Amino acid sequence: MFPQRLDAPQAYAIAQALMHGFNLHYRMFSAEAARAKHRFESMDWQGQQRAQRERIAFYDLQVRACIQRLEEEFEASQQSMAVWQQVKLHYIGLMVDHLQPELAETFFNSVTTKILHRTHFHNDFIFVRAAVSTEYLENTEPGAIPTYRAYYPGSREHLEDTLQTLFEQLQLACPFEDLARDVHLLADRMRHKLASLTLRPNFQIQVLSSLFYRNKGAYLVGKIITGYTELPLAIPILHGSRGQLILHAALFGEDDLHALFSFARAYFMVHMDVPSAYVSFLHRLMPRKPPTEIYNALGLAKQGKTLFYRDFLHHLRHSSDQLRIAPGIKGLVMLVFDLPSFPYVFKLIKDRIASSKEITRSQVKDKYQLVKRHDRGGRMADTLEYSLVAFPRSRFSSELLAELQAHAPEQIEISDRDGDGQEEVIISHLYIERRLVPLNLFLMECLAEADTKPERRAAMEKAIVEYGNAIKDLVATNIFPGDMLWKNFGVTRGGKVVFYDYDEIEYLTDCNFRDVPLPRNEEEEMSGDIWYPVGPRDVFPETFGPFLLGHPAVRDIFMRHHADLLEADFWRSHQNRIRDGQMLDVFPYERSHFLHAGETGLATQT
Ligand SMILES: Nc1ncnc2c1ncn2[C@@H]1O[C@H](COP(=O)(O)OP(=O)(O)OP(=O)(O)O)[C@@H](O)[C@H]1O
Repeated sequence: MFPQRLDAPQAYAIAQALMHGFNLHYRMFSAEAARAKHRFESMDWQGQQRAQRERIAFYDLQVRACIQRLEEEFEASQQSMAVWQQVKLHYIGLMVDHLQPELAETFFNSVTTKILHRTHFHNDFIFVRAAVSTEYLENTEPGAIPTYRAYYPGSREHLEDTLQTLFEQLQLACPFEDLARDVHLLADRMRHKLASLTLRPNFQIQVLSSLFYRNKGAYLVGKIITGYTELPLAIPILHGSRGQLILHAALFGEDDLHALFSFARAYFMVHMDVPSAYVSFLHRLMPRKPPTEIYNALGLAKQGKTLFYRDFLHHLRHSSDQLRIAPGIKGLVMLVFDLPSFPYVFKLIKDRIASSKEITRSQVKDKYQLVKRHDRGGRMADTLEYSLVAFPRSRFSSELLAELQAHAPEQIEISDRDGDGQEEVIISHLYIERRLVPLNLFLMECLAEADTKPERRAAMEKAIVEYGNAIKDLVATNIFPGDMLWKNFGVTRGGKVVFYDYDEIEYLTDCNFRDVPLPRNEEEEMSGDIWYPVGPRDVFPETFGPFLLGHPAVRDIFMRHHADLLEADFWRSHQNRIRDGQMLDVFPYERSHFLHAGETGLATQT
C-alpha cells in the first residue's frame, strides 16, 4: 500500500544517512580512478595493480560502515516496516538529479537487505526494479566534463590534424615520444577501414572523455560515425622504451572491443561522473555484451551483480527449460549446473571434497578470491559470488536435484520461503561464471571428424595452440594453473581458451619447478612408482606429457608449438623474471593491430 503521507520523522534522516553512505563510497571510487591517471603517467604499474585489487573491497566496507551508523543513530533494525517504506520513498526523492542513481539504488539494497527480513525483499521496501531512469543523464554543472567528445575531421585527408588535437586534449602529463608519427600511422589505419565507406555529412569521431586505465596501459575508447555506420574504436596508449608515450595499436570493430572488455580480464579504472552514460555508450559499441558485464568491466561489480540477477529472474520467467548438471566431466571439488537457454554456469563447493584434493572449503574460496583480485590476463574467467540464491524447485531436473542432495545437502534448503505457494531451492553460496565449451569436449568433437573435415582439424589445431598460449599468458601474470588438464579450460565464442578450475592454482613464484632426477640404480630405473622425494610445492613439468598428450594428433600439434612447457627451465626462467620485478606484457589484442612494426620497444620496468 502506498503511504498517502510521509509522516515518520526518522524516515528522512535514515534516507539521508543511506545516501550519505553511498556518496562517500562513490567519492572514494572516483578518487581511485583519478589517481589511476597519475599512476599511469608515472609508470607506477605495481601501484596500479595494487589499487585495482584493493578497490574491490571498498564497497563491502562502506556498506558495513553504513549499517553500523544506521544501527547506532537510528536503531535501524527496530524500525517498523511503515517507516522503511517511507525511507525508500524519501530516498527516491534524494535521487532526483543524482548522477549515479542506479548505483545508489543498489547501495540502498545492499544495506537494507542486511537489516530487513527476507519477506520484505520486494519493491515496497527495496529496489527490486530500478525506480529512477538514467536515460540522457549528464552532469550539467559548469565546468563538468561531458561523457564523450565529438571531433569532425571533414575529410579523410584531415584525419591527422583531428587526431593530433584529440590526443593533445587528453592532457596527459607525460610527453609523447612522437605523436605526429603515431597519429599518421593511426590515420592510415583509419583510412584503410573507411576505404569502402562513403563519408557522409555526419562523419565524426566520438571518444569517451576519460581514458580507461588497466595495468600498464591507458585506452581511448570511442567510435567513428559516417552515415548509418558506427565503427567501434579503441587506442591503447603505452610507455615506449624511453618512458615516453606511444600509441601502441588500433582496435576497430565489436570483436576487438570484446577482447578488450573481456570477462577474463581485470577491471578498468575510469573516472566517470555518470557511469550509466558510459555503460550505454559502450553497450552501443558492443550490443552483444550485456550491461551487467559492462558494469563489471568498469569495476562496478555490485551493479553488475544486481543487473545479472534481474536478467536471470526475467529469463526464468520467459523460459521453460530445466536446470541440469553441466556437460563435461564432473568436478571433485565443485558441483556445476546450468540452464541450457542461459549462457552462464552455477558452481558450488561440495560439502565434502574428495580426499585426493587435499583442500578445504575455505581454501577453495581463497583461490577464487585470488583470481578475482589478480590480473586475469584474458585467461581466467571472472566469477560473481552470491549467497542465498533461490531457484524455482520446478525447474530442477531430477538428476541435478539428486546430485545437490548427495553432494551439497548442507548448502541447500527446499522451502516456500516467500509463502507464495512455489517451492524454491535456496543455495547458500554460489559462484556464477560465463559458460564456455569445455576444451576436452571441444577437442573430442574435432577429433571425431578431423580426418574427413579439414576445418575441424584446423579448429583443433587452433584450440591446442590457444591452450598453450593461455598457459603462457597465465605464466606471464605469475599464475601456475596447477591442474592443466584439458577439461579445466573452456573455449569462448571468439575461440579463445580460458581457464576456469581454480582450486589448485598457485603463484608461479611459490612453486618449485624441478627436473626429474636421474635414477641412481636399476631398481629406481625400473620402478613404476615415483622413487624420488617430492615436496608439497614441487612440480615436474616433464611429467605433464603422459596426462595431456595421450592422443598422437594432439601430441603432434602441441609439441610443434609448446614443447617448452614440458621443460622445467621454461618455468624457472619466468620465476626469475617475475622476481626481478619485470612485468611481461599480455596485450588484449593481436600483434596485427600493433601500429609499430617492432621498431618501437616498450618500457619493461618501473
Ligand atoms: N565456465 C564453465 N563453462 C562450462 N562448463 C564449465 C564451466 N566451469 C565448469 N564447467 C564444467 O564443470 C566441470 C567441473 O568444473 P570445475 O573444473 O570448476 O570443478 P572442479 O571440482 O574444480 O574440477 P576438478 O575435479 O578438476 O578440480 C568442468 O569439467 C566442466 O565440464
